[in-house]
Amino acid sequence: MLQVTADRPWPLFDVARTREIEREAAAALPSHTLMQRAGLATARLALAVAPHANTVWVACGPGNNGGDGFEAAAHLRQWGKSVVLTLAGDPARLPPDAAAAWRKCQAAGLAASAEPPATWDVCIDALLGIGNVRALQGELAQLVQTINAGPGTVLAVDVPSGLAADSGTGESARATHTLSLLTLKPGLFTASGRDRSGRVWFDDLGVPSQDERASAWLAGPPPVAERLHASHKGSYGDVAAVGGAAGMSGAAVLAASAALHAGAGRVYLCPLAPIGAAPIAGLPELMVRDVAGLPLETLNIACGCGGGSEVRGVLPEILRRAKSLVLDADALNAIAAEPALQHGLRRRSERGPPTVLTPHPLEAARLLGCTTAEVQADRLRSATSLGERFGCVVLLKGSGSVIAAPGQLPRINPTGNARLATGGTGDVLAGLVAALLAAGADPMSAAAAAAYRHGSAADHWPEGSALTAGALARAL
Ligand SMILES: NC(=O)C1=CN([C@@H]2O[C@H](COP(=O)(O)OP(=O)(O)OC[C@H]3O[C@@H](n4cnc5c(N)ncnc54)[C@H](O)[C@@H]3O)[C@@H](O)[C@H]2O)[C@@H](O)CC1
Ligand SMILES: Nc1ncnc2c1ncn2[C@@H]1O[C@H](COP(=O)(O)OP(=O)(O)O)[C@@H](O)[C@H]1O
Ligand SMILES: [K+]
Repeated sequence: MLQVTADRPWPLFDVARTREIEREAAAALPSHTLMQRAGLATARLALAVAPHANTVWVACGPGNNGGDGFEAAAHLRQWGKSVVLTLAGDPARLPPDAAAAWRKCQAAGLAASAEPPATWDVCIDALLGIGNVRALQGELAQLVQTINAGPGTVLAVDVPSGLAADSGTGESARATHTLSLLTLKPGLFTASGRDRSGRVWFDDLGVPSQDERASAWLAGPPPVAERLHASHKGSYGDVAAVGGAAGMSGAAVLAASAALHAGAGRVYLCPLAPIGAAPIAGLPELMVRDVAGLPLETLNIACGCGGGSEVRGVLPEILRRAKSLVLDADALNAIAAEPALQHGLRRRSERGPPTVLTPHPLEAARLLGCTTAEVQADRLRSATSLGERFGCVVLLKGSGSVIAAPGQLPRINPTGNARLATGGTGDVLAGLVAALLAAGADPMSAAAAAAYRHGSAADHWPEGSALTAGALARAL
């Protein structure tokens, strides 16, 4: 059993692939073996995370997730814990593996209690796993509410009950720990998944991982980019931050500052409205220029940060000529609003120069012509669809940012936290992606590395010091 940490990549498997792997593994083993291993792993983890727990509530559901709970309950009882087991469902209708585990529980002297205990030290949430197919209702919804209102540690078996394993959506149990079994599921790491899963653990149940069958990846740290001694500023490329219409100059300055601090060779700031000295005070390295006078073919451009409606005017040339391009915020909104610009973006993608879109969910919804809720309902699919629609790399921001591109498996970024939910951090991300493109990274790697570094800076932010976008840019 391993704790899932951000220091390496992890393959993720959606429900369809998990079921295939489970079927194959089960066929190669004596019956009930996987569930026995799952139950033992669950019981061991419960002891490890709550060693002094006395009362353990094992909340079991009507399917095989409940079966894992029965197995765990039998072990915990044997190890001297006071176990209260509840069963939401009809014992006569349990699937075969779970029915066998239920008989084992009964043989160990455990009967189902009609009610949860009045209080408990640890709850094992074995109500629903990957078989969760609809919104929680009735008894299961009630039990999830009881779990969430309760004290102490909640260990979710496989996934927090109610959470959609593929998308991380749905009302669900709020676990302090989740033990994902056989495979790691993408929904644990994006949308509501991170808030609902707590600390995530993984047990392969003795079945070696088949990485080539992954449906997505949880990204690991980007390789450390070494700088050759005999290099010069030209080795790290030129970045231009284009944006900052009237009243929003700070957004472009933040992108430029991020590019500068991330190591771009030279950084131009191209405001779309006159800019005073104040916003760039402290950044004498920036060269302020009119974008119209710059050789776009040599520039790695972060376009749109605070671009207002003015950005529309410069977009056709930038789409046509930029060496590499990050499209953010108002550039994305302008493209969403205008078919000619969408056409320009597709033409650019067909020609092949690197392009990365960095929408937040509302910007993605505008580009896809749907609602934000529809984007969030399946973030992996939304990012993938957007990448396919425009033929480029998409970094869909938010908790568990998704990086997708046509023909590649999507990646979920494991770093970052809600301290990033403050104005301007997206501009910083756009500037960082541009700097990595300028240094020669391919667009998928640049987007994934930027998301990782951006989130990691927030994860290592000193306690008691404010995380502002300006400070974040300087910390890169
Ligand atoms: N069969 C096996 O060999 C193994 C199964 N495993 C466990 O089995 C789980 C999957 O088991 P199942 O496929 O039985 O699925 P679940 O146990 O997740 O749930 C299926 C049951 O819940 C009901 N249900 C689904 N959504 C509901 C909702 N929203 N409200 C009310 N009832 C709902 C279904 O009608 C069905 O009775 C995994 O998540 C994992 O925990 C593991 O033990 C690994 C081995
Ligand atoms: N809860 C969170 N967890 C991880 N990252 C977050 C969270 N909230 C916001 N972020 C990150 O902060 C950034 C915000 O970008 P964006 O919404 O474009 O803001 P702005 O336009 O103000 O710069 C994105 O990189 C996003 O992924
Ligand atoms: K569960």
